[in-house]
Amino acid sequence: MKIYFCGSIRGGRCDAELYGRIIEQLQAYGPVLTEHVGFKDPILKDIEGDDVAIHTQDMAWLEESDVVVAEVTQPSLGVGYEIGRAVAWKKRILCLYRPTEGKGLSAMIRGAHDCKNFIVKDYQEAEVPGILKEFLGSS
Ligand SMILES: O=c1[nH]c(=O)n([C@H]2C[C@H](O)[C@@H](COP(=O)(O)O)O2)cc1CO
Repeated sequence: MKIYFCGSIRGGRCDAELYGRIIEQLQAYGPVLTEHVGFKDPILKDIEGDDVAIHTQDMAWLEESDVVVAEVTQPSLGVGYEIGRAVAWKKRILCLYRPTEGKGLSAMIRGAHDCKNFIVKDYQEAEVPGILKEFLGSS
């Protein structure tokens, strides 16, 4: 099962280490095509290329993927775009959101929850193994 992981890059890297820990768990289920999203910034810079090349490569990986897992707590235009494209390609999508006082998840994400192909989960990090098992164990 090929997994496309989405997480903020230019939208802000405050959750980068958390992405890395989620990606590590995802790799027990199959290859994560976008594991660079969890790399520390110096490594990320090395693989950053021209924006057209990044977009072309990521869209190819997204189309090729079987499921999409997105950490959506840190808002990111790129992640929102990837999720929209994944919906259009009828991918199964899991969006993970850590509720924070004074902030809220976009209705364009929370409102897309359909209990089947588009799942939005409010979570704390300790719950990640169980959530992934429930979502990916049934794929
Ligand atoms: O260098 C990059 N490499 C890359 O793969 N992306 C993709 C993967 C991430 O899930 C998403 C992050 O978008 P943004 O940079 O707008 O936060 O876009 C985004 C960038 C930079 O925009």
